[in-house]
Parts: sequence; C-alpha cells; structure tokens
Amino acid sequence: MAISRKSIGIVGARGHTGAELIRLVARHPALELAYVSSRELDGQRVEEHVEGYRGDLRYSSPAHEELPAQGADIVVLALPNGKASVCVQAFDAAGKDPVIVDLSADYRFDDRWYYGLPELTRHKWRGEKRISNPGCYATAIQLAIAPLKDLLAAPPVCFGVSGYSGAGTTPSDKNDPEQLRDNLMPYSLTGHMHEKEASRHLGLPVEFMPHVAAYFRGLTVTTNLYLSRAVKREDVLARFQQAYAGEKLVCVLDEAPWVSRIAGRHHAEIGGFALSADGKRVVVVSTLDNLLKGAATQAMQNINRAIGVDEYASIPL
Ligand SMILES: NC(=O)C1=CN([C@@H]2O[C@H](COP(=O)(O)OP(=O)(O)OC[C@H]3O[C@@H](n4cnc5c(N)ncnc54)[C@H](OP(=O)(O)O)[C@@H]3O)[C@@H](O)[C@H]2O)C=CC1
Ligand SMILES: CC(=O)N[C@@H](CCC(=O)OP(=O)(O)O)C(=O)O
Repeated sequence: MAISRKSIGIVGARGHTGAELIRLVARHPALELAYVSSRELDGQRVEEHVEGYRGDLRYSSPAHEELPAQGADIVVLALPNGKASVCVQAFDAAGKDPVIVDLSADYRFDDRWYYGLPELTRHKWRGEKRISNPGCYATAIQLAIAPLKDLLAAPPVCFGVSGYSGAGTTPSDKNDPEQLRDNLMPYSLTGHMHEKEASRHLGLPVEFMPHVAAYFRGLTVTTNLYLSRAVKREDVLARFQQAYAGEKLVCVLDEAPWVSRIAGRHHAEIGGFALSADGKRVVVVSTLDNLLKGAATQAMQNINRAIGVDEYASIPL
C-alpha cells in the first residue's frame, strides 16, 4: 500500500541539530524534505554538508515572511533562541497552520504549546500542532528526577557536563577548542535556562550547574537527591525500572552510565543510584546525546506523534 508522505521544512538546517534531523527525515517512511534553510549555505547541495544524506536537495534561504508559502505540512525551527516568534507570527499572519516544532527555548514556558518530552508528557498531548522541544540538559535532569519526585526533601542539585556541540555553531568560548583544551568550563552556575525549564515542568525547584568539556557530543548529569525518608537501593532501582518500563528511548542501568558510550546513540541512560549510609540521599546519573535525545530524536518522536505514525519511526533503536 502506498504511504501518503508528509512534507517537512527545517529552518536553521545548517546547525548541528538541523543536520541530525535531515538524517532522520531522510530515512523516514512517511516524510519527505520540502526545504532546508540556511543563509550561509544558500544554494549549496545538502549532500555536500550532511554525511549520510543522498539526494538533490539544496539549501535555500527564504525570509521568515516567505516561510508559509513554502508549503510544508511540518516545520521545524532549529534557530538560535529568540528567533522563533517571527516565524510563528508569519504562519499566523498567512493563515497557515502546519505542525510547528520549535527546538529553541522560546516556547518552553508557554502553556499554549505542548511541551514534548514524550516519556513524561505523552499523556498530556491533546493534538496540539505547536510543539516545544525540551532542552538537552533539561531532558536529562527531568528523566533523572521524575521517578523520585514524591520523596524529595530538598531541591535536587544537578552537576552537568556537555560536549561543545551543545553551544551551537556561533563562535563562543563554549565551542572554542583552544579555550576548552585540557579544561572543564563552568558557566551559568545559577539561573541557567534549563534550571528554570526543569523546575517548571517538574513542578519543583531544581538547582543546576552546567559545564562544557573538550569533546564534541553527549552530556552527563549527576543529580544529588535528598529524600524525606530512608529507602533501599533496590526500591529506587525498581521505581526507575517501573517508570520507564517499555520506553525504547530510556534505558535504566544498574551502574552509572558513561557519556562516552552515549555519543551518536538515540536513547538516554539513567543509572548509578548510589545511596548514602542512612538511605536518605541518592545520586543518579543520566546521559544522552544532546543532538539526538536532547534535540533531533526527541523532535522526531514529537513529529511522529503529531502525524499519527509510530512514535519511533525512523529512529534507530
Ligand atoms: N546543540 C544542541 O545540543 C541543542 C540545541 N538546541 C536548540 O536548537 C536550536 C538550534 O541549535 P543548533 O543546531 O545547535 O544551533 P546552530 O548554532 O548550530 O545553528 C543555528 C542555525 O540557525 C541559523 N541561524 C543562526 N543565526 C540566525 C539568525 N540570526 N537568524 C536566522 N537564522 C540563524 C544558522 O544558519 P545560517 O546562519 O546559515 O542561516 C543555523 O542553521 C537552538 O535554539 C538550540 O538552543 C536544543 C537542544 C540541544
Ligand atoms: C554547552 C552549551 O552551551 N549548552 C547549551 C544547552 C544546549 C541547548 O540547546 O539549550 P537550549 O535549547 O535551551 O538553548 C547551553 O547551556 O545553553
């Protein structure tokens, strides 16, 4: 039986996350790329820039007000923070209502948009066509805390380290190999966007201290949780196993996961569950690839849900 394919446009496709999405869309049975935009690569062949992509598509560079006329069923905004609303307004002004998935932080605090962290918010989806994709650290933090929410005696404290692809392609200290060499660079040690985001969506205060390291991709978050009563390690492990039973993109491990093992993989890993002697403090480690489960793969889960196909379509499991 012929599958009716939906068309998808990626705005900001030169970036790291845009390239990952191009690869996922290219292997999708029900999607076809309508356009991929980049001002810098305008006119160039996509296959010259995205390893693994084969096809004739070239980057284009429509202005935001020209986006509605491009005519895609699904639009992914993979732009830096603060750039999404002009695009969204252009669709509204043109009376066009495609599925819009925003990878930036711009709509993560807007209740009119569905916040798509499927393993935690799938049950809240009401057919929304405006989907805000969670932040990479915020995903790892929420997955590590959610199963213990009811036991917390104090705000969880999260120590995070990301590869420098998390800082995007706009040059900064955080993606400068010279500054990162032999270094672990702390930044935004209070009030990081993902601290606010995780706090909002978990419904409890979270404290987060991010760092960036000299490797390219993958992040690890070590979360310290003070509990209101003593627990046994096997009960903590059982809670996580139960919470994520059947989830293809969240693996619960006994031991603490290593970030080196998650680069290029589509799932998140959670493990460690080190317990203090009094049983009232547990340390949980979560890892994921910031460009995949932290961005493009999660976006693909959300797109799949929005178009009514298997949530894992095109995602290598
Ligand atoms: N990197 C990561 O690990 C994660 C990123 N995200 C979010 O996803 C989004 C994209 O991230 P990432 O791929 O890393 O970003 P990049 O910096 O790698 O890419 C940004 C893209 O936006 C375009 N762009 C840059 N500046 C502007 C501008 N002023 N106006 C219009 N287009 C612009 C660039 O193309 P061109 O300049 O050629 O037009 C490029 O295609 C960001 O909002 C980021 O916060 C979310 C989770 C994880
Ligand atoms: C290493 C690094 O800089 N990481 C980014 C997080 C990546 C990200 O994409 O976050 P948003 O989607 O919320 O912008 C940061 O800390 O801002």
